Amino acid sequence: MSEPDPRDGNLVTPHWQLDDSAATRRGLRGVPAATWPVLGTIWRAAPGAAVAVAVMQVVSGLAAAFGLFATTGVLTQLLASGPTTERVVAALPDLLLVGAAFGLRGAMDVGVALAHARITPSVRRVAEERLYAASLGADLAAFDDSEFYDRMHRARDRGLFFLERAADNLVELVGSVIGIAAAAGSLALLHPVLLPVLLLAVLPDGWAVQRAARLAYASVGRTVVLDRRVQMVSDLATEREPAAEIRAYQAEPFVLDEYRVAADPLRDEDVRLATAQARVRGVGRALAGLGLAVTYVVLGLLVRYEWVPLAVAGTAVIAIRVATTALNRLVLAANQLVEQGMYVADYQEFLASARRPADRPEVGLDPSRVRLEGVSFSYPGSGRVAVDGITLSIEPGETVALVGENGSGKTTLAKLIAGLYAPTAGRVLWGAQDIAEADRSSVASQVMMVLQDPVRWPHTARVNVRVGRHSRVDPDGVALKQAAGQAGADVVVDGLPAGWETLLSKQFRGGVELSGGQWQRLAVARGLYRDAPLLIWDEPTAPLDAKAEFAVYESLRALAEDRTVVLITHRLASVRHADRILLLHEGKLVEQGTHAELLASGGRYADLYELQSRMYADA
Ligand SMILES: Nc1ncnc2c1ncn2[C@@H]1O[C@H](COP(=O)(O)OP(=O)(O)OP(=O)(O)O)[C@@H](O)[C@H]1O
Repeated sequence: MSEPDPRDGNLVTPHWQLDDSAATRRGLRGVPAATWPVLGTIWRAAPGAAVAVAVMQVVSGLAAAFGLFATTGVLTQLLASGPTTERVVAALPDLLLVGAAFGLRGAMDVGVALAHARITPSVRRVAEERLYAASLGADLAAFDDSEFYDRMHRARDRGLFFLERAADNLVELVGSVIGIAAAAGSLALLHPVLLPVLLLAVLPDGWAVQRAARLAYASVGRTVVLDRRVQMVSDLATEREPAAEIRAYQAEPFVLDEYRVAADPLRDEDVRLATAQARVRGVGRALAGLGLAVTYVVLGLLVRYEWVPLAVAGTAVIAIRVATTALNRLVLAANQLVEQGMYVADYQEFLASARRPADRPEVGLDPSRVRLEGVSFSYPGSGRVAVDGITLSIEPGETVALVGENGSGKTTLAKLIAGLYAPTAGRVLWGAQDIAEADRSSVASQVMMVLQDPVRWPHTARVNVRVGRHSRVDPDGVALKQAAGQAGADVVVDGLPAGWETLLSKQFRGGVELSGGQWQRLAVARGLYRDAPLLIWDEPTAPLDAKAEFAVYESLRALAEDRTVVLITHRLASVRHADRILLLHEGKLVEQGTHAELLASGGRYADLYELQSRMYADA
């Protein structure tokens, strides 16, 4: 079998892949740009904890600097001439100061850790809610726009995670900058010549950490596609939905092959990265050792020629250790922050792109008379017109049926009538009001809709129906039971172990699964429970058995008396009683009339009806 190569074609450079080269080049200069959005989120999420961390980090740095000064005092006393006991006694006050300084520093570091512990979860909490609010607030058409969709997934799958990590790194970054400033500041005060000596000691290590981080980042850029592919295979191999079909089609070896094809190069890349990083760290260590040796020689010479006293040189050794550790932390945190900043930018970009214009003021709408004037619609990013120049009126109380072949535009037209999509040309009017100019919730509130693939809410049976209008007051469940009865869902619920309170999701303990038709009955009940003047049904009875279908159509007829109804179905026998039938073909309205009129005209509808009648007669 020739294996598909995941490095082929689109999979190597899909349009959602990050352009990592710019960020890699940007390096540490990218820190400020990466910092601001993270800082903004921290500020929004936990301002008190953020201030506490900053203040305590500064105090910790000052304590460290003070401790280094006091250390010089201790060393000066200890290295003075005289009997040992006297020298130790003389050093005691400074020793106490050193102890106090380091005690204070320890306390501050604990305080920073405690405040930091509040920051990360708060950042996640705020960032998640903003993302979900943005996603829920986006127009439906945005979900058909592949760019928007990719942006949202990047923001959700990586942006959120890295925003949290970036918040951690920012705290680390500030702490290490203050640590370095404390060490460098105290050295500069002790003797300015010690500053270049400090640089000599810390630069090789800094180089190695920076280089290793860049290697890691470049590797992420190379493996992002493979990672995503492994994730896809993982879902196929472990999720419930595809399990039956994979077994029925004996596709198990194929799925495993798919896994290997993506996972092998991923492993090789990881090995390559770890090896390169180990090599860089080795070189860094050798250079750091060399740097340290040179540092000590220089310090020795400074002492030898009495540029600095021995005690100050002793303090310098300690300060250099402090600074080296802090610098390592700094470079690592800064590099990670730049990398994470890329993903945080994705998150920010998504929030910005999902921002909708402020909602218009609520208006009273009357959807009983619907008028379409030259309405066309193309899905975002699609060159094809899904609905093409349709003009029609639907009168109050009228039931119209939309029929036509798969892909002829029925669902799209129904969603345009419901205001879920805004036409790309033309207008949809309810009464005299163009609904594109009305606010979204006023429009949605007037529509009850059952769609082709209703959501299977992972909740109780009760929630599955009540979510149709979750704000509806129905204390004794009268409306709930009425809707369930009309949809034949009451029988389904009667058979459930905990009735209305049964959890309908196998993903949770105690949850049960329903059949496709049983789910559909609940979905129909949900639509009925919503109760609104404009009723839109998109193939509501396709998965229902004949008895349930009959019952649903009976309910529909009763409901239709005082409502405007748009019904989509392929079963032409069900549309015979509609006041008017509209036949769509390739997005255009090509025939309309009553059942009898359309049969008499001998057009497409008559052909379709004839075909279906023959099918049922043969069966
Ligand atoms: N989300 C989408 N993004 C892009 N194109 C779409 C999308 N949904 C539908 N289309 C396209 O729009 C056209 C009309 O689709 P629509 O779903 O309205 O047809 P339909 O008549 O309801 O079909 P069916 O009988 O199969 O339900 C089709 O060509 C389809 O490929």
